[in-house]
Amino acid sequence: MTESEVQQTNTPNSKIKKFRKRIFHPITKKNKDEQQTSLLQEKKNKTEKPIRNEDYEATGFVIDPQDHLYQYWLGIISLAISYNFLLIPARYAFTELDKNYRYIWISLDYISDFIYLIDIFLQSRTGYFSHGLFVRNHHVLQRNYFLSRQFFAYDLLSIIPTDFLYFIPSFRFVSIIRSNRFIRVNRLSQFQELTESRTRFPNAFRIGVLSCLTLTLIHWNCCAYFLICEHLGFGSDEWVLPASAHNETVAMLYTYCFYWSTLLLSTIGDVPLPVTRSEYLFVLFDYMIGILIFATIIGNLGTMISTQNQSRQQVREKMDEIKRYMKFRSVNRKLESKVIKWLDYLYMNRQVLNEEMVLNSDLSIELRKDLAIKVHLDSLQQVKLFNDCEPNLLVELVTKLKPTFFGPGDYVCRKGDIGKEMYIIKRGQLGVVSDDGKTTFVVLKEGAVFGEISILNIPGSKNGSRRTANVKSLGYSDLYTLQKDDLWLVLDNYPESLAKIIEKGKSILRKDNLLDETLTDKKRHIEQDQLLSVQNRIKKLNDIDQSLNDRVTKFLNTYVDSVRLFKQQLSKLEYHYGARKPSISITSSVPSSTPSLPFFANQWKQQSASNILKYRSSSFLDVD
Ligand SMILES: Nc1nc2c(ncn2[C@@H]2O[C@@H]3COP(=O)(O)O[C@H]3[C@H]2O)c(=O)[nH]1
Repeated sequence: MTESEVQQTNTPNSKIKKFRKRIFHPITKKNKDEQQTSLLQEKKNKTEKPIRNEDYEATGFVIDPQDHLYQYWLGIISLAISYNFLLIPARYAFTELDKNYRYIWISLDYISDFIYLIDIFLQSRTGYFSHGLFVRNHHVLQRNYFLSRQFFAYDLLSIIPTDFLYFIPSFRFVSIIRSNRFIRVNRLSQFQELTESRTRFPNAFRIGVLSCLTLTLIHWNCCAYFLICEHLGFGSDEWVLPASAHNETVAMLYTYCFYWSTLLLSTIGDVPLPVTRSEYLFVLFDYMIGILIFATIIGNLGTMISTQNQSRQQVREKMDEIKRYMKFRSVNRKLESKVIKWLDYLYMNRQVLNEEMVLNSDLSIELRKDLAIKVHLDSLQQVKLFNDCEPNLLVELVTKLKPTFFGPGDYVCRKGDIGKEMYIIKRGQLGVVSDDGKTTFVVLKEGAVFGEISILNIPGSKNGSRRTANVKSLGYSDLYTLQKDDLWLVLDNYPESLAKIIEKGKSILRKDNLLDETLTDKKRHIEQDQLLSVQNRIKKLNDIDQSLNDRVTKFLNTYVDSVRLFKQQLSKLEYHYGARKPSISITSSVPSSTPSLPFFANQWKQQSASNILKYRSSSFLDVD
């Protein structure tokens, strides 16, 4: 930092500026949020490594987490995890089940372990976004993954081959020793989140997930009940399974225990009363879990139903509000029923209440464009006026369209009004009507365009930019509007299309005797003259700009020379009065009563700046 910069930051002025900033920009919630986000961003930037180009280069097989294949893989690993979640406790509780199908279970166990191993490999090859770019260098991905918490805390622990304990006689084929496989559960939740965000039926999916979760808990509880019964002895009291359970098949036993577990966890009750203390504790625990499960389920279902009805509810609230307002303002019955009918139509026919809001939500500009093209392009392609236009013009126009609605008898535009936009009919019928509105000259239908004449600045139009006819909505009509500025912005780049559209407008004007052909030619000549004079002026301005540049450069050179001269003079003076040696810095040795060099220099600068300004303004005055 130079001396003058240090001076500037510490001057009272800069302090006052800081103070004013603090006073006049109090910490609002928004500021606070911004601060927090910037803090988060800062933190993220600190944790995110600096950009290295080689990180983003593909060096081998890498999975893109946004790819469908990744989701399918998550589905496969979720199946393996669910298998362990369901079968490990079942095989441990129902030993018959384990014994009868041992070879099948062992094969499935190792298939699931194999899937776990593949998952480790695939995770080490899963790309991610850093600094907005996709990291696909597999060395970087591997290094990141194998040093991550995910690898050590979940994936490695879950694949430790605890099955070797089978060699110890007391653990022989005790499936519970494989329970470290549960640790991989976070992959299951990743699958759930990804599918939830991608599915077209999120509510159905959420209900499915809730049901699976509940069934899993009931299943575990069923296994725990069977284990307790076995431990206490079948038929030892009323609460446990009867002594005859010894002769039942595994399927029957499981069914009974599952039924019992469902009754208990759904808090329906109606099961034999516990007898021993441990039985009481178990039932108590089950009731508590049951309450939690059902509170969660009911809460989730409630939220889902209320969000589904949210838009309908909002509509109803809005309608009630308008009705209340009309009552308060004593609006007459006729108008009131018209407004209510209008609202009914509006809300019945527009599934999406605020199309603009949806299209302008958190989407990138490109996505918004794609969505607008998908939604509006079909309607625009039906518009005869744009039939011969270039396809790109339609794509550009699509993004500028705004939906609007009119009720029966509403005037969309009146003759003589200044035209600010044109309309495209999406649905409904409109009439070009006489001034009293009783005679309909033309009926405009779906795909027709109107209101273009007054915004196209058609040369020779007798009405200029005023509407040439009255247009009235015959029933309810859905229209798209296109603002004059937007249309011109697009048409400027498509002169051929512009010519065609103007020609079509002219033919309407000619039919209505609203086109002055002589005026067209005269106007064209005047416009050509105007264009020429504008071009000449631009040329002149360019020349002046060039000469100004040269003069300012000269001026600056003189300024630099003068400063140097001034410094030399000042040094000489100081030397003459014996204040210091000539080689020492000027500012440090200037006596406190003498103004310092920056002071003189600043004055000098200010003077030169005002001179330049004067000079410039005088040159500009010369232009005309
Ligand atoms: N003057 C006129 N306008 C029509 C006719 N048919 C449709 N229109 C449309 O009605 C619109 C009224 O506003 P504009 O003058 O801007 O543009 C007009 C035309 O687009 C017609 O026969 N005569």
